[in-house]
Amino acid sequence: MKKIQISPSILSADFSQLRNEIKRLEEGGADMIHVDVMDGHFVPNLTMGPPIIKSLRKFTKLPFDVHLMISPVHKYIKDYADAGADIITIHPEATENLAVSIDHIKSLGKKVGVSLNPESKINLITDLLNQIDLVLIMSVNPGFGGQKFMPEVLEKIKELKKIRDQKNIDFDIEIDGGINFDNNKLAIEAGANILVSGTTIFKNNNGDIKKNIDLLKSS
Ligand SMILES: O=C(CO)[C@@H](O)[C@H](O)COP(=O)(O)O
Ligand SMILES: [Fe+2]
Repeated sequence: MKKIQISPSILSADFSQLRNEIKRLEEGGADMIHVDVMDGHFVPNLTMGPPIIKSLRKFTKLPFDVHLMISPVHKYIKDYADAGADIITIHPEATENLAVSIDHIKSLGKKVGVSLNPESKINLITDLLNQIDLVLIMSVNPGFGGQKFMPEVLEKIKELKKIRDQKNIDFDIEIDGGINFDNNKLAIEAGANILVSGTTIFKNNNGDIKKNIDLLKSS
């Protein structure tokens, strides 16, 4: 079984304190930092771009797990690679040619993630799974933190795990949206090995990040 890792989303952090918030996450045992990039077009919200990622890069050694919710995405991929992203995750609907965008990310020496919205089917990526390092399953509709978990996506995770076993290929399964201390177990049981969490990590237990990360990891 793969090691369970936590990727806290800085979307729920205090934006005026991002450098310190990342330090707190590192001290609290985060395995990577999830950066939600939104363009107000692919999703109805705007967040941050390459300059902010670049300015934070020197303050942590943790991998930056960059979730691009932008369309068209292809022409911006290099900017995120240059800014210091380690994993670059894109949505199939945001590129004209998913295979070409995957190759582009790999050619920049970065790990490739592909994200499926709650209504997006696995067959969008089945043929490309051997090229992908990570499949990000959205358990809310992308655009905002603090939304309610959609349990129906767990079936997709089970199916992905089955395909991974059958084809004997290797990729991580990450789940993103509404993860809390009740559904973390369900997500892990279904086959997710990376849990993204913003609200639960930053807001629960008076913002005790270490406690919240430990609780999310224990199942
Ligand atoms: O990509 C997204 C939302 O589009 C997520 O990464 C959320 O930002 C996670 O936040 P919580 O649901 O844990 O508050
Ligand atoms: Fe995300």
